[in-house]
Amino acid sequence: MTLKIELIKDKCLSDNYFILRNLTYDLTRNNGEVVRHKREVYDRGNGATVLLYNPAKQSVVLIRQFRIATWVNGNPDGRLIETCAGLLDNDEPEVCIRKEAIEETGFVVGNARKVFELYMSPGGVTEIVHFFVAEYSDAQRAGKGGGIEDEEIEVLELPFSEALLMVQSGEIRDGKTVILLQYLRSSGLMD
Ligand SMILES: Nc1nc2c(ncn2[C@@H]2O[C@H](COP(=O)(O)OP(=O)(O)O[C@H]3O[C@H](CO)[C@@H](O)[C@H](O)[C@@H]3O)[C@@H](O)[C@H]2O)c(=O)[nH]1
Ligand SMILES: [Mg+2]
Repeated sequence: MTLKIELIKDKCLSDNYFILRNLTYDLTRNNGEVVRHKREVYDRGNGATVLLYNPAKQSVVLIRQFRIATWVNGNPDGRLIETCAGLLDNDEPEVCIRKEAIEETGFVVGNARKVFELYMSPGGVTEIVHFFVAEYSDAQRAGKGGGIEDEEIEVLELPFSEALLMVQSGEIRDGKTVILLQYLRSSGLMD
């Protein structure tokens, strides 16, 4: 089915930090029928994330940080275990993960492998996240990580098997993190 889209109105509801718009548009179906939609769309830019893994140690590097959006939606202390990630700003995705890895985990990224580009919440958020995996060794630790300014980031180096168990138990419940851990398991990169 092909849809023709005609934008009727694009209203900015908020441009305080990111941009929230209300779009009114007509969709014309193949049979000529026209339906009018009004939908809110939140634009936070795009992002990138990287899972650092070490096959010799059978370990991965994750971070734990405070996420206010999870606190308002049922996460009692608001802290979430995640892969290192950042907003692209004006950087290329691979440049972004290299910067974020240093800032958040303290590790310098060597070779990085791009694995997916995914819409993370297509019902209303524009964001595409670029997913990477990268092997690390102890020698690549260049700092303490922890994030910049007021980011409260704790670096976690965990056995891979424990991280997978934490997905099963619900202790890890961030989408990008689950996707990358499952990818790593199925990729054979840790075998
Ligand atoms: N002042 C202010 N600061 C904000 C606001 N929203 C976010 N920030 C700050 O902007 C910075 C963004 O940090 P990054 O490390 O670049 O991004 P991220 O929040 O980790 O986002 C990554 O993960 C998200 C969750 O999976 C992804 O959605 C995103 O694309 C990216 O990959 C953080 O310091 C955060 O506090 C806001 O409304 N006001
Ligand atoms: Mg971040």
